[in-house]
Amino acid sequence: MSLLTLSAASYGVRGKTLLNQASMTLRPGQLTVAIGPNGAGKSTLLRLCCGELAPTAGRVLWDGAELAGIPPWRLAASRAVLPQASGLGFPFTVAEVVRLGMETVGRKLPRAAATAIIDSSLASADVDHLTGRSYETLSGGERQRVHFARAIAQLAAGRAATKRDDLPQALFLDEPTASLDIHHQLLLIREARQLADSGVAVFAVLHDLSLASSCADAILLMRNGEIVAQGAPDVVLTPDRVRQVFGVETEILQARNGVPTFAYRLP
Ligand SMILES: Nc1ncnc2c1ncn2[C@@H]1O[C@H](COP(=O)(O)OP(=O)(O)OP(=O)(O)O)[C@@H](O)[C@H]1O
Repeated sequence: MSLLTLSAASYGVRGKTLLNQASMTLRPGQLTVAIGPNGAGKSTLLRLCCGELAPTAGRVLWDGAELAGIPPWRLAASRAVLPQASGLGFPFTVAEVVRLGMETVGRKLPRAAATAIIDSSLASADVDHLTGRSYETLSGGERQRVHFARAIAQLAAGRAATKRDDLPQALFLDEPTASLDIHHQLLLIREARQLADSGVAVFAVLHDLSLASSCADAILLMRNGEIVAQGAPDVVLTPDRVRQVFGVETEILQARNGVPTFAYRLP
């Protein structure tokens, strides 16, 4: 079953094609990772998938209906987004930033239920010790984790507000580990994996092939605005493809649990 389907979806601006005829599906319970060089179109693809951009050709369907036609409240209950960069114009506390994620869907939730969601999301992102801190005083990685907490709070609020634990939902993460230390990279990926295991369709953009292979059910390999390969990590991420797409030589070391580790070098 597919939750989100892109059929030959393209996106262009001022005569330049940023995404060319992308076809893909996101399924409940699956973690899909987009990989590719800088400028390959990964963020553009993610922004089309979450409805932030409308395709200039092709279709984006959510649960069989045009994504663009879904009312904002329903969309906010159904999908959350962690963008590559998140700015805030006001001196919010950490708890207030997380509460922002629940603005649209969580308004009618009883105060105790909303507080429980915020607390649990702060703990999941390991930022509960920062609750009262001013967001502006946080480090880059701490800010990233607060925004992750905001996104998962939004999904939890969506389930609570609709009173549906089985509400079809998606989580979009654009380079969520970019500024995180190795402990928090693994923590965030574990949370993302657990959300997928609970039925959420998770879509993440990552640059680390080893991290991607360790968590993904499916990999989308992108280059020059196109999806050049998609499927299981071991099928997509072959040394030949990695050389063609990234211009690096790769050695795949078979690690424990069958999860490969990639070692790279310039040719
Ligand atoms: N508004 C715009 N006008 C012109 N070009 C744009 C615009 N937005 C993005 N691009 C270009 O589109 C291409 C794809 O951008 P995108 O952000 O999707 O890449 P990406 O794969 O996410 O890259 P990165 O790994 O660097 O984050 C890039 O070459 C970028 O410079």
